[in-house]
This record gives sequence, structure tokens and C-alpha cells, in this order.
Amino acid sequence: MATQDELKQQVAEAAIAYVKEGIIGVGTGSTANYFIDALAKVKGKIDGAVASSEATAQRLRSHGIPVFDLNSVDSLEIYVDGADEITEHMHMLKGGGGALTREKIVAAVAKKFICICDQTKLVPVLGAFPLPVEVIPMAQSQVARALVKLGGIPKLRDFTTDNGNKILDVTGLKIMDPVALEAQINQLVGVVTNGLFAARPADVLLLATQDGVKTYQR
Ligand SMILES: O=C[C@H](O)[C@H](O)[C@H](O)COP(=O)(O)O
Repeated sequence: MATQDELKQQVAEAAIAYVKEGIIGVGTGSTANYFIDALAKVKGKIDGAVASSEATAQRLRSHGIPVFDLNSVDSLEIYVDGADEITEHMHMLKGGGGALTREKIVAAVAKKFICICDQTKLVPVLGAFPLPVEVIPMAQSQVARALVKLGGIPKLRDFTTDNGNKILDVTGLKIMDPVALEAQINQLVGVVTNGLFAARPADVLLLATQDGVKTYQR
């Protein structure tokens, strides 16, 4: 039986089939790290990558893969990233590694979002994993109070994002309508973004299972 790390590696390697040419968007986290390592083996095919975090940029560069500023790129063919949870509707909950804002920005300019996950990430309803909300530091208390009014229990993470902000991890929310809740939380003054990726769901899910990598299309 494959371990969770082996499954992450298998699904990361399967995503290489979607890498054609040009510049690609690359996510953050342990699954994305396996993807970067696999990408290094075919780096001659691409011009380089746009990174969704400083950690990803560093790993890409360590493999000799050029890293481009997103502002120098009009569009990306693909964005490849993991998720903390994903549903069959391709709605995702992300940000366990704190990179949610840059991930959402890079994903927004990609024509195709390819989500790479091991089988533990596929869930019927989002929300067992705490929902990360990136906040401007001076607003963290008022945003936390607003999140309580929405039924959540926010906890300040001991972490500073690449953007110099803080993260509130929110449990207890009933995520019945991820698109609506994503917009509602983003409306709170002081919120930079939240870890619901529902307005712009994944286009392809590659899911590593004990029976091999399964492909789901939206
Ligand atoms: O901020 C982190 C990202 O949203 C990751 O994509 C997510 O946390 C999944 O990470 P991992 O592949 O390590 O489970």
C-alpha cells in the first residue's frame, strides 16, 4: 500500500503530462513540491514558471527553473497546485501553508487549474479543515469578531504571510454554499482573501488513489 507521500509524488508526476511549453503557474505545499521536483526533469520544455510563494520560487530556482514576475506575464496556460480539501464540484479549500492569496492571484490568470491531491483530500462538503483567512494585521481583531458573527471560531495562526499579513484559521463554519461564503468573507473590511477557491474552481482534478491516479474534469 502506497503511503500518503508516495501518492502525492505519483499525482505530481502525473501532472507533468499537462506541461506543454511557455510559462506555467506553480502552487505551494508538499504536493506542489513534488511537482516542482518532477518539473525539473522536463525543464527544457518550458520557459519558466510563476511562483505562488517565496518558498516555491526558491525551490524552482534551486532546480534551475527561471521564475517570472506575474506582472510580466499576460496569461498562463496552466496552474498546478494542491489543496487541503476538494469536492466533486471542484470547489477547494486551500491555504494550509499560508500561501492562499498569491495562489489565488496566480490561478486567476491561468486558463486551466490542475489540482493535484491524494485521495484524503476529496470530501463531500468543505470545512472539516480550518478555513484560512488572510487579514491586514491591524484588522485581525475586528475581522475575528465578524467571523464569529458568521458562526465561525477563528484562531490566529503564529505565522506571517509572504505579503506581511496574518492568518485566522476558522473552524465551525457551515460551508453549504462555498461561492457565496467566499464572497461574503472577502467583503469583510481588512480581509485580503480567504481560502475558499469556489468562484474559480479547479478545471482538472488529478486524484492519487491506491488504484492509481484518477482524472476528473469540470
Ligand atoms: O497554502 C498552501 C496551499 O494552499 C496548499 O496547496 C495546500 O495547503 C495543500 O498543501 P499540501 O500539498 O502540503 O497538502
